[in-house]
Amino acid sequence: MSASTPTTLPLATLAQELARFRAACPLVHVLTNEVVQEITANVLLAAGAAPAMIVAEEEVPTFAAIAGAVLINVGTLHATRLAAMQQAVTAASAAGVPWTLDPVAVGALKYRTDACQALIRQKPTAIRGNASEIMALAGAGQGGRGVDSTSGSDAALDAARFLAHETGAIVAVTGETDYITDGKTTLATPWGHPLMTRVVGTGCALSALVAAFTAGAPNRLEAVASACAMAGMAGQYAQKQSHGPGSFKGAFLDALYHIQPENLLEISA
Ligand SMILES: Nc1ncnc2c1ncn2[C@@H]1O[C@H](COP(=O)(O)OP(=O)(O)O)[C@@H](O)[C@H]1O
Ligand SMILES: Cc1ncsc1CCOP(=O)(O)O
Ligand SMILES: [Mg+2]
Repeated sequence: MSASTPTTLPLATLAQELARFRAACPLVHVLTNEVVQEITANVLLAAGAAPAMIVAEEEVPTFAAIAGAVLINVGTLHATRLAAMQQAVTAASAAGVPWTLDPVAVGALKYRTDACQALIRQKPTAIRGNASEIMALAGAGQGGRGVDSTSGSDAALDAARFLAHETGAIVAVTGETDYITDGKTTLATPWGHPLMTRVVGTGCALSALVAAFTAGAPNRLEAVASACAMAGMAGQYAQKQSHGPGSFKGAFLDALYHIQPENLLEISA
């Protein structure tokens, strides 16, 4: 496998993707964990998408097929939720709806690891995880410390490329710098702030934003990278307006709402 050096996502590409995303206001079918439902819906709304948390097996196949994108997040996985997720993936795939996997805490726990391995065989459009999760899913690690990574994103770059190559998904591995790869080309988004790791759900909500950007995307690599860049820039900007995790959460939603193709230079400074 030939691996090119990561290049930073150009602001002009982000501007184009952001304009496309805002014009589309994609409907996102979210199957996520119990901890992050609220922040995920608020991040999508603030950014400019329309979230819907539809979880009943009786409703999931119908909704997955009409959504713009689907998110599968295994953070608080249990049998009923997993059955619904499998139905969502089957329906989305049949209807050509892109779906994204967030493999929360994969590796150490066999139940969710087996579930994620089965899910990636169904060809997700995108996979977004922290370094420990991406390495574990690629078979190159045992997982992190609960839901948190014990490695930096640089350490997971080869695993991300391998996973993309094996599954056909765009793989985003996040951390101080986010790397987004299709197995051949790798984009980097260097924006963000460590305070983002002190508010629950910034990773899970980013995965929902990744899903949203894949809806109708002409270039999925650039779409996923743009979602990562948008979240990173908003986090970096929000940190300057806040005094700790509590005020950061509100400032982060405000920044996601205010970020525009026209003010990317200011927000990313
Ligand atoms: N050390 C860091 N510096 C700047 N941004 C970070 C850092 N760690 C994580 N982030 C950002 O926080 C968000 C969540 O990423 P991450 O913590 O890797 O996911 P998870 O919450 O799933 O473990 C991403 O937008 C990422 O870019
Ligand atoms: C704390 C926790 N426990 C199970 S899922 C979850 C949320 C993890 O959120 P994130 O991966 O965005 O930090
Ligand atoms: Mg996570």
